[in-house]
Amino acid sequence: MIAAAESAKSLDGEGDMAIAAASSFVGDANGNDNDGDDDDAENDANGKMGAEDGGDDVSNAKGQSGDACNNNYNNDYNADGRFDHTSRKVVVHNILKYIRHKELQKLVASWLVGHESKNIKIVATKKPPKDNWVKVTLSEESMVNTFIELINTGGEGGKAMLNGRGKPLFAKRADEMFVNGGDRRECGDSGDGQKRKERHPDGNDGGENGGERDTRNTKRFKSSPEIRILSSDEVRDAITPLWKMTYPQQLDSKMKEMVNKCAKTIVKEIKGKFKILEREAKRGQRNKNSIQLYDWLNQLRAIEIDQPIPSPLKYEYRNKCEFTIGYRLVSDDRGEREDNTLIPTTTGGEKDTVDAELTMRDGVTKEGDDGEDEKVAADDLNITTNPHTSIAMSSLSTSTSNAEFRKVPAAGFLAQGWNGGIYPPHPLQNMPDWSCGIADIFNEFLPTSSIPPYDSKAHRGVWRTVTVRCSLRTRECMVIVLHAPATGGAGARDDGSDDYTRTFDAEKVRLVGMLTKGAIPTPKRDFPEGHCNDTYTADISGAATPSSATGMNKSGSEEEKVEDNNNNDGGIRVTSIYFQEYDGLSLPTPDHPVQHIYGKKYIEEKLGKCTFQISPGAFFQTNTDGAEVLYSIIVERIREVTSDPQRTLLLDVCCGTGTIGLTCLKEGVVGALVGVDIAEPAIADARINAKRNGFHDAEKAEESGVVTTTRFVASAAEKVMPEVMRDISSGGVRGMSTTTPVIVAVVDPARDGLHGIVVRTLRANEKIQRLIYVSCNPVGTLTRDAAMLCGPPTKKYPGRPFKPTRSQPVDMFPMTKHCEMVMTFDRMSKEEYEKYQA
Ligand SMILES: C[S@@+](CC[C@H](N)C(=O)[O-])C[C@H]1O[C@@H](n2cnc3c(N)ncnc32)[C@H](O)[C@@H]1O
Repeated sequence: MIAAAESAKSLDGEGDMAIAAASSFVGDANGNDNDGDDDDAENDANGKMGAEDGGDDVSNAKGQSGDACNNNYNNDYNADGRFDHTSRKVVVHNILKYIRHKELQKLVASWLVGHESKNIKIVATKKPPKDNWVKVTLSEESMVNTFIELINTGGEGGKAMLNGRGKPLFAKRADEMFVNGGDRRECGDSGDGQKRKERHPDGNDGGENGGERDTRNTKRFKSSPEIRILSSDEVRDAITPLWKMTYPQQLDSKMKEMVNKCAKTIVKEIKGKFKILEREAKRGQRNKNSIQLYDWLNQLRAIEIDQPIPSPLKYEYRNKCEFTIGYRLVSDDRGEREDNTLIPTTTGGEKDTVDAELTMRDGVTKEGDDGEDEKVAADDLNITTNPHTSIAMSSLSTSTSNAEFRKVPAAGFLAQGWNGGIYPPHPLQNMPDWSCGIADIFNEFLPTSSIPPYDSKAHRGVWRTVTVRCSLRTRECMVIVLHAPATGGAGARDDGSDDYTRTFDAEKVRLVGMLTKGAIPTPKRDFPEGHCNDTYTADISGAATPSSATGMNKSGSEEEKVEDNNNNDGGIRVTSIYFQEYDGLSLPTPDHPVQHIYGKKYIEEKLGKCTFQISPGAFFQTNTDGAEVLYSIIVERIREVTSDPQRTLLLDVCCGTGTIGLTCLKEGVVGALVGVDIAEPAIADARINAKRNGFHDAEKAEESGVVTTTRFVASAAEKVMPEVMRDISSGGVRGMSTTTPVIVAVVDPARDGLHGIVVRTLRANEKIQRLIYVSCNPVGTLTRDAAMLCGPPTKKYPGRPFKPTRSQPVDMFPMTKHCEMVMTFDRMSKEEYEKYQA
């Protein structure tokens, strides 16, 4: 979130040009929102809730075209204390770089013409002078999805709207672009600077690839006058920015961040809410001193942060990597570039790469001065045939002010935005060998494929991304290849020149053959000196013993552990392959259909005392060893408050494949479990995982009459939570043995945090005494949600407040800035609460 805030700042920075809102817009010309800062309190004071309130109850939310997303996130403060309205902002790409002020206003206004019934109101627009995107602020977050859909599909024939020169526009939520760069359901550090589905601060999902999404995203939006090939150190800087620090230094910097940007911000935000009430009282909108500032907020360390618990593995810890497919730039000046910037190959050298160089058969897109792509005709290419590989080669180069490059189809990371090309994962210290081995296979396949990578600017081409997930404990590996339709993508030319239908199936077969012909090849890595030479042993006194619950912590040196993890003696093989066709302009949701092509339909992972099945669309923590530590902390926090586990029910919100809840059941700290997750594949896995680990699921139990201990619900938490809570409160959950449970809640949302309705439901239900919030965005959305949970009661957020009682960072993403936080909230006692009421 810090990086997200920085990215957002770069948008709002000096170089940006605020565009006066067209007359049909509301708001001002500076991009300031007119709806004021005090929505929450003002609405309360007026005794009515505006649309931003998210509705008083779920039926309201449901009533909104089935979308419960009209939340109140508009009232978020940035880490720097400013209001952040990012959740109402959309970035529309492919705007002409040098469009005139008035023309832009006209263009923006034209998007809404004929679509008045959609009730979209644009409050402000901002476009940096030399970039090809515009940031649009809508008056309510509930309009965001409709607006995005309108831009992406509201043009002729259901295609994207056009930019005035016939190029399709595409729109994305601003908070995805700057926080995750992708699907906001996911969590984490994507590590690759690319938009990602599963966003976990690890570089692939939320840092899905274990990298620094934020830096890269920032770079993507900066106009880069000069393109050059980054050195391996620079790639590491972009994706794993803490790599030069010792591990104690990394932990130290994360600790400071947690104190300054998480703990202090929460206190500041809660105090801010009291101030709003004070102002309202002065205006006569509320009884004077109806609630007084809590004492704990005035303590020196109002929220004490424990020392971060280190990741058991500091190197090569990722179990999932996501590669973008595009073009890498290869310097023409090869003789002088004997550094490590070219893809190391499994056969050990540049030669194969050189042999395999080719450019596209039908042309190359090259960015012209005005930011529009010029199509270079195939005739202009000097096509030759490579005698070794019999592939078409071209001498056409992309030139910049002082360098010339060839473009070679490749899979890897965008370390400096699309224009900078693809970089292989080999130099990145958080990437395990198997992931680079898979990248090598793709980097052998793609240059020899008759089908080109997808061009995300023109929306043409086919190969899009590769997701690889591997369990080193079960030695299973799944590959998911995302591709546009073989007919050539949303921006395919009408003349059929982008249609690859004839060769697509054969290419799929060839790729599957390459992926499965043997064990994943051992790559030639490109590590800096001292890799794995880390003898650090953490002093975690005062913190919970990481693996006391699961007993899974491996002993041995870092080198041994990594060696052990990478040991490919038995030969890790690809055990499962999926293809996923996607014609959209951003990324598919977890529920988007997949095509099973090869092997098993899922992979299995062992974690603690459980075994979990993971399907393609399901989230799973990307650092397995780190997840065990994380879960053991949760188990300990629950154990502290459960004297009778059999009567304790765990509410696992955003449960994924059921990992947290099932671990707690297995550890015997709770007797029953209700899990909620929006992703159907994850819930399908969770139900199977319950059975696989010896527990009964409510769905089946209802038919068979078996007493059950688990129930998993596939739904957005904001839609179903009030109903689930009502169920639990009115005598237990259908099909479950526990009828009067003590309830403990664990929430583990994606980077965008909890929906307002979920926060409100948890807060209003005083049966929940302890709430454990697991956050992959502790300096962002956790601070917002914590303030809602702990602030003074309002109409929107009624109920006795929670109080943060323990804050335990867990480092799941070494070398990146990301850190997971387990924050424990306990309900304020009645006696204490009464003290503050006037
Ligand atoms: C960080 S993952 C945590 C998953 C799980 N607790 C674990 O440790 O593996 C976040 C999860 O939130 C889910 N999610 C995202 N938005 C949601 C929503 N609105 N309602 C319920 N679940 C949601 C995602 O599908 C994902 O599984």
